[in-house]
Amino acid sequence: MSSTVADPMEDATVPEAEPSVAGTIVAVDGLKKVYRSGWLKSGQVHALSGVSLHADAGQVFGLLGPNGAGKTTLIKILLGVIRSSGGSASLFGLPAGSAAARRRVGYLPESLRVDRHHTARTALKYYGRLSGLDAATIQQRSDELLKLVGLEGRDRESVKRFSKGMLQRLGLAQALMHDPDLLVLDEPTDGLDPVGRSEVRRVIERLRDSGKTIFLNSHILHEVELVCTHLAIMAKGRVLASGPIGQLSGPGLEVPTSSLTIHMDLEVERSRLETLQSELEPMMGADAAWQLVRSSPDTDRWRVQLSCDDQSDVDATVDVIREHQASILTLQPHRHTLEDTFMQLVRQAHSPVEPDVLN
Ligand SMILES: Nc1ncnc2c1ncn2[C@@H]1O[C@H](COP(=O)(O)OP(=O)(O)OP(=O)(O)O)[C@@H](O)[C@H]1O
Repeated sequence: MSSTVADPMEDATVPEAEPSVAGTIVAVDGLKKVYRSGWLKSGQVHALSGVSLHADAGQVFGLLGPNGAGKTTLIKILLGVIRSSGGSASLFGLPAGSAAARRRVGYLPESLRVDRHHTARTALKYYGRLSGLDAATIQQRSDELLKLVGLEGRDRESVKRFSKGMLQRLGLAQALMHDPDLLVLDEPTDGLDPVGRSEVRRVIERLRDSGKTIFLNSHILHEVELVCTHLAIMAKGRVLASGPIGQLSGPGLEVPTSSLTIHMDLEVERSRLETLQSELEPMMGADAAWQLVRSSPDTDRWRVQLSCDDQSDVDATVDVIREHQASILTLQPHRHTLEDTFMQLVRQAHSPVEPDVLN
């Protein structure tokens, strides 16, 4: 006998984001932050050293970086919690931290503390009042948002009984109460178990699909890859690469995020090797390599590594090899992942990399 468990989030509908919100939402240019402890210069921490990035309406923009990269510092400046030491930051074209900008932002801190005497509904009522909403709007928004975050039906239970994942979903609802134009999330899935992570992620995905602009920071690469449309990789107070997921660019980026590396073992008649190599060379990419593995009287076995942009490049390479009657003994494609890119960039920035930079 099979049973189907009803998914409380299944038919939640997300209101479309305000159509009037367009263009650049977050603009950060040459942003600097120096924390000072004491008067000595040696007591200074350069948390941001000239960060520039832009997030447009409808994007889910992720800030990804190891511990200490400067992600929280950047978010604090955007929210007006701390002042920058140089450069500029604006939201909707308004100075970051100004009252006008802050009114249009919903914020979920890393660990939102909801007073234990609340239920989900009374907590939303409380946050709605803080945002200056009237009773009817609070009622309507609470109904919509409790459904959106999958807490419908649990809304009259004490939050004392809530799991961390449920509390985080309640936090998302509270951040959305005043229907902000920008949602800022600080490590939204940190500290949650896999179920809690996936539930929070699904809420973010729903908001993304409805066109909401979201700016989030995380050190969990997989999460960022799943929910974000755009990304900036940070380390040591600098942006190392940024752009749409899969098309990151940056000064230190050696390999395009979407490219393929092919490892092959070939058996080639010695008389044909030179022409094969001369035809393959232009197709092989900068990190290409030929390594002689074994020789027999007429044939040599080569281990070959080459870069391809896509599958059609791989096919063309295989065609050239076969035209020269070389045998392909093994062929192993390796697609560069976001993790490859991230590790390459962070290794360059931190040398040596601390073993705990990735969770
Ligand atoms: N109030 C402060 N005073 C002095 N230094 C600080 C302060 N806040 C942060 N820092 C330092 O600034 C740097 C950036 O910290 P920040 O918290 O912005 O990084 P992060 O990327 O958010 O890291 P995490 O993922 O660990 O939260 C770190 O070296 C940190 O120790």
